[in-house]
Amino acid sequence: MDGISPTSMTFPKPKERERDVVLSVSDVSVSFGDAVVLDGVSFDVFRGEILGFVGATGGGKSVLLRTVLGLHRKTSGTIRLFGFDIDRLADEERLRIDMRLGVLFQHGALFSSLNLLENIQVPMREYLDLPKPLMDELALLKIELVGLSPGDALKFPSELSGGMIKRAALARALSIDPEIVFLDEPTSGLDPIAAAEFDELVAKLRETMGLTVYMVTHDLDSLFSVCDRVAVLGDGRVILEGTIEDMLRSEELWIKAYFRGKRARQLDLAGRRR
Ligand SMILES: Nc1ncnc2c1ncn2[C@@H]1O[C@H](COP(=O)(O)OP(=O)(O)OP(=O)(O)O)[C@@H](O)[C@H]1O
Repeated sequence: MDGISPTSMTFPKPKERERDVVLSVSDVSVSFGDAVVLDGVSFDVFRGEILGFVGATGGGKSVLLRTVLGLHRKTSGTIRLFGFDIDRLADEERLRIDMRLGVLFQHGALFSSLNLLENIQVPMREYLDLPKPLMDELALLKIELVGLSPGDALKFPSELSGGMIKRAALARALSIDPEIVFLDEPTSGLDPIAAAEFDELVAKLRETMGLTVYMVTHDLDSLFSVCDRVAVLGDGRVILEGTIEDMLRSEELWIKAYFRGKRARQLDLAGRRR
């Protein structure tokens, strides 16, 4: 051994490394019938960063996430994942790209009829051809990685607390070691302590695995404590993309109300950044 243990290895922060674009969204629009939900959205996600995505309720954050994942059809624009235009991929190439993505949908979305171990193995079964003992071993590693106990492995979702379900869903999102994870409101429904612990876990995974994180959130604590940058969706497009400091400086009405409004003041988040 050269004395470097996996736990002592950390990946350099995005600022210190060359900015490798993992996801690039350019001028993307999405409509449902006559209703235009996204109207020329553009932004980039860089390797190793935690990007927080915010915007008014019903503004299109989930639609955007689902469009990036290929679950909604866009009317125009370009989406590049790892440099590949997703419209120009053959099915097999798309599959290889999908294997590099992990997703935690809102509300966890675990399969209620599968236990924790089996839930985590769903992506392994979908994309890989592994013997069962190896899948069990890998799933147990993921269970420990997200801070759950191997003793929980055979429990069903109905036997898990809200915080445990979020961790289980994260373990499933990490099942086949993706390079980027998409988290849709991962701390919603959690008490502040469980939410803060979840944020710490995400930050730790970024540090130790070099994970890139795209996080849709309404949670001001998450935005202030773990996000490197924030993108704000308004009127169907990204109206500001930058650091929390950029958000705090903005005079745009919604951004000002959100980041410097009553709730932010109650949490004294702005004060904590200074
Ligand atoms: N499959 C669909 N068909 C038609 N309209 C849809 C569909 N999915 C979403 N919408 C509409 O698109 C708009 C944006 O919804 P979306 O769920 O993306 O908002 P959001 O920003 O994620 O909201 P929230 O913060 O409340 O989760 C809403 O008006 C919604 O009704």
